[in-house]
Amino acid sequence: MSPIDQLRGGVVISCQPLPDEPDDPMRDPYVQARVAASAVLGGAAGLRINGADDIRAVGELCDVPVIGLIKHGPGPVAITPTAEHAVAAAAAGAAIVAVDATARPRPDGQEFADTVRTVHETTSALVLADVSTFDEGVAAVDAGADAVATTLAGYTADTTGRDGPDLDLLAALVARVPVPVIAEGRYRTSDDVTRALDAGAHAVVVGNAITSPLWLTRRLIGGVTPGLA
Ligand SMILES: CC(=O)N[C@H](C=O)[C@@H](O)[C@H](O)[C@H](O)COP(=O)(O)O
Repeated sequence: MSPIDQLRGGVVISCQPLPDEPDDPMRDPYVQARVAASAVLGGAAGLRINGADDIRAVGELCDVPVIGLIKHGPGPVAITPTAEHAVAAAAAGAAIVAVDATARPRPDGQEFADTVRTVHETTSALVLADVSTFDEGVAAVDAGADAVATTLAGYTADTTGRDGPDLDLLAALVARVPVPVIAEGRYRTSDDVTRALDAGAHAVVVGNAITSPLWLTRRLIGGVTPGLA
């Protein structure tokens, strides 16, 4: 069974320290691997991991498929922005490599399709296209992506201002593209996960709501005393 098939109907836990907090003590492969293993013990079907060191550390402890990415640079295209980063994620042990597939210019001037081709030709990994819009999802599949995720909806200049998950984008992609569509981005409760699976999601990624004490604490304190966190 392919690693994407193994995720079917399951929850993927994203174990990543917040990108805007370089001092987060969770930024440590040892810590992330144990957070990941704990999530697997709890029933996670897969893991989403950032950075070659973390991917390697998680691979030593966990035997579920890893969606690996390498965040690099000031952005806006930061999730595995080049083919070189994608190959490095695969070499570290990612069975599936998540790659920014938005329409924005990439730092090396190449196309998303170039990364897909390189990954398929030089590694055994599959490619997950992280998109923010319907058109990007369709284009990513035309470019050869093995699966599409709604990861970047709400995180581009054209899609900002969204609070909860983008279930409309999810449903539109499920109806249109012939590859698995993974729900990702602000899924925080079991209701969110159920709604995504009901809408046809192949799997649902949950991140900060489980794996970031920093994010959770800020949110809780901000709720008690608005503006404090
Ligand atoms: C936009 C972006 O860069 N998202 C990243 C993708 O890898 C991660 O920072 C998130 O943790 C992950 O998507 C899970 O998200 P949430 O915490 O919403 O479940």
